[in-house]
Amino acid sequence: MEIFNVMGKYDYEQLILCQDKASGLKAIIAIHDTTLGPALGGTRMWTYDSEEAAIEDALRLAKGMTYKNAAAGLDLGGGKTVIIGDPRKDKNPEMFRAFGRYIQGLGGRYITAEDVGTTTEDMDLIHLETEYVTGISPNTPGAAGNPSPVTAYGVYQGMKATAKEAFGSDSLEGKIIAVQGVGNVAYALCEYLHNEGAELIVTDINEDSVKRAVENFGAKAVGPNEIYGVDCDIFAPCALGAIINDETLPQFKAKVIAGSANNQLAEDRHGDALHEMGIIYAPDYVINAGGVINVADELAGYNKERALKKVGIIYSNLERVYEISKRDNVPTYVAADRMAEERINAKRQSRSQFLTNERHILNR
Ligand SMILES: NC(=O)C1=CN([C@@H]2O[C@H](COP(=O)(O)OP(=O)(O)OC[C@H]3O[C@@H](n4cnc5c(N)ncnc54)[C@H](O)[C@@H]3O)[C@@H](O)[C@H]2O)C=CC1
Ligand SMILES: CC(C)CC(=O)C(=O)O
Repeated sequence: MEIFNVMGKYDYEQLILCQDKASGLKAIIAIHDTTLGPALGGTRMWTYDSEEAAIEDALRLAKGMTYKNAAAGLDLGGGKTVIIGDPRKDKNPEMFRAFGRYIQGLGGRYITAEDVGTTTEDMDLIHLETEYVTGISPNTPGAAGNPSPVTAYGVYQGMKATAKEAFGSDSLEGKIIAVQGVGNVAYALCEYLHNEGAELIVTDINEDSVKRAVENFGAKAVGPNEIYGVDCDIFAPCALGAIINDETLPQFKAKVIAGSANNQLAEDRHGDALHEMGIIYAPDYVINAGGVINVADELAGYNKERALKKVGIIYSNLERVYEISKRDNVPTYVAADRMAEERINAKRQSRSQFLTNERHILNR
């Protein structure tokens, strides 16, 4: 990998490799853009096939956070961390404390939170070493805790906005919704959907997760490879990224794709294909912003009511995305990028301004 070529292509600011032999920490912090403020984005712990794959994931996810935070109206830039390892086997407290010290060393340029493979308890360990962490346990005054339930609420709201665009009504009653991955976000999402009278089809590589959704929400279970082609109104990808690709595209029967996963399009051309097929795609970083809106609220001392109110922006943002998409006849992912870039470009001249302010945005 020609690192500076890759960073130059999408104008990344910084890539930091962190190694701590004693704890086994191997972390990659990618900071994409701090035009709007310090970079906020979660820490993912995952087993990667190669170090290159881990760097690519960190970079891609960090860019997604720049656009997510901009579209959500947050005064925050985009960054993300990946820790290489198996979250079920390779964690230890020292690893997260060592990682916390690396974050502290960045002096506020990057603030972390949970993502796949990390928990509120991990954030609490990081918090022993640095203030630049969110999503810490609510027993610390002003802390927001696990962001997943609020992400789910945002996806639910975004799904309703997208249903209105596709079906003329935002009611999900009677809609058949196929959910890929029933983890932290999707389980809470399924509860909203079930309560509104939707019929659920679910899959997961974890059998217990599937069982829970079947038992509690009367969901029908299918195998992980079957989910793309099931007869449904809405497909909700809530596992990992790149699931809209050459293999899955011809299988989709849904009229809407709306789920929580980050980086759902394997490549931009797959978003173009959805547009041509008449499938309405809710751009991932717009619909899944609930979690980051929630943890960002913690920066000023968390208030749940205020945070949930702010998550309401997801519904109206998606209405705006669909308006731009129709007006300019562009795929929805392009419309979302235009919306986010408008905000970033307007602030471009004050790039990295947060570092020269007397006070950091964090004022817990
Ligand atoms: N947790 C949050 O607040 C946010 C999460 N997201 C994204 O939403 C997605 C889900 O996040 P979480 O629910 O927190 O993660 P999670 O790890 O709790 O859930 C993911 C689920 O997907 C399942 N899974 C993995 N590969 C699969 C496959 N090939 N087929 C079927 N199931 C599979 C896993 O077994 C797990 O149950 C991730 O892409 C994450 O980056 C985005 C924004 C915020
Ligand atoms: C999980 C969130 C708190 C932040 C994040 O990394 C995301 O939205 O993907």
